[in-house]
Amino acid sequence: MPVTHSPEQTIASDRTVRLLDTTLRDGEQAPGVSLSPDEKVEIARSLERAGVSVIEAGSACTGAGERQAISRVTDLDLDARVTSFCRGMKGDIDLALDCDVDGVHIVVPASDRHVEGKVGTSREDNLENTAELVAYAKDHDLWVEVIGEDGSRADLDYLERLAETSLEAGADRFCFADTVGHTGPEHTHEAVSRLADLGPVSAHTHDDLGLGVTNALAAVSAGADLVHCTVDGLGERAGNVALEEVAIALDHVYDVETLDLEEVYDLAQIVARATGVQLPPNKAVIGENAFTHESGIHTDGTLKDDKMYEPYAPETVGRERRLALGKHTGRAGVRAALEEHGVEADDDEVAEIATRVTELGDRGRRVTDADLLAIAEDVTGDDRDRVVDLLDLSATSGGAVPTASVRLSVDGEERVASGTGSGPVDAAVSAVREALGSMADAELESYHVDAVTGGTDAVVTVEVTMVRDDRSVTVARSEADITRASVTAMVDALDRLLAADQQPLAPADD
Ligand SMILES: CC(C)C(=O)C(=O)O
Repeated sequence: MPVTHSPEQTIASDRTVRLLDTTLRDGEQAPGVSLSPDEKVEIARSLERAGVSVIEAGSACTGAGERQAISRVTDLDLDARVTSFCRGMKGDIDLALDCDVDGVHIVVPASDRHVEGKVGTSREDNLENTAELVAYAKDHDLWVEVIGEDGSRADLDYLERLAETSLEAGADRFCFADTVGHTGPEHTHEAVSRLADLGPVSAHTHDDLGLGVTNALAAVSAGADLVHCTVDGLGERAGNVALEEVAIALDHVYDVETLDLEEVYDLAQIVARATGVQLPPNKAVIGENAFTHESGIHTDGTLKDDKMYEPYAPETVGRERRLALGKHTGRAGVRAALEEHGVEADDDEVAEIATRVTELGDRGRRVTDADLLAIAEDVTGDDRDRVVDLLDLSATSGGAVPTASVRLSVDGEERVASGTGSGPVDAAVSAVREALGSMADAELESYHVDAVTGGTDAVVTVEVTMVRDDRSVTVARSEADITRASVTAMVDALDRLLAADQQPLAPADD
């Protein structure tokens, strides 16, 4: 939202605003990111499910592999318009045409730094070239957006001329690009207002100053009706404005619908998996902590009223609320967590458990379900026999096929099994599943590894969350050996899930 408010700088709820996703082009330009054709297809399908209007599938000029990937996306025959990025040259438009795209983004320089310093042309020649390229693309029945690169650092009068030339030559729209994410909402508003007087305008904002969403909203308030964004905010340097953030901001603050919001979390995870770029836990909408409450005050408030510490329900974006345990946990949070695991405890016991949870948190530890349950057993004196225990583990990865064998105690009986897998952890997990048979019918919901210390002798912490029916248990184990840490964590989680099956749930209103 613009910092300086005036009545015309708002966004009316009856505005039609559409989203252009450039995860497959600008997102893929993030350092270290490269998507296979199959991954592009999977992401494009998810973008279509979410209801994105335009999918920029790549840059046809990059090479044969990229063209094959773009063609795979155009072959999907999606409702969304599928486009390619093109530099300001006819050859690029031809390559895009080879991929059978619906449209192109013709990127031409807008600032003098780009006109003279990068492309080595003049303002006038740039205008002439742009008009020719637009006419060429229109002659080939393409939808055309002209992007004035580095537009936020361009002379505004020249930017207007560039937009006017593009639109007069037949372009469907002109895009205001804050290429290096350097500007603020006031300038964005002024520039886009002037461009919107000439014809349809899009906004392409980067997040170098953390102003990506602010500038996108300023552009919309000034008349832009198409916002370029990327899933998870991936993109060059600090990234582009995040699709999920623009969509929720428009929905929550301005009541303007752009997407099926329930799809955004799935989308975020698909992109994180494909790109290998982890979702930061504190990221709005999609971060692990976005709907997690730990502190006593917040947990207590949330248990009294869901909305107490949340701007909108997590289900809006396909997520669930989570109460975490840690240094700041209070009694209400502990009681709720114990109830979730079917553990009964009186008020004094809850107070003692809360104190011990806080102490564990004070030591810098994330407190998992397994930690809570172990503390609760100690405090309530409700010792139990383990259902499953790991007695022995060996794993080898030197040969052609990684192999592992395990010896488990299952309900007091010893079982031995072996397994193979893609690596020693995978092999050991197969061996555990083999030994447990149908008792291992729990799903591994998440698996995280953190090196706690540096160096090749690092201690690693493996945290797993396993789910069986509607119960989930998180366990963390630290060891120097990653295979042992993984298997111990998994066996402990299975043990907790199986033990939970053997005890009745406490009444909900206890
Ligand atoms: C080249 C253009 C489209 C771009 O990505 C930008 O300006 O950030």
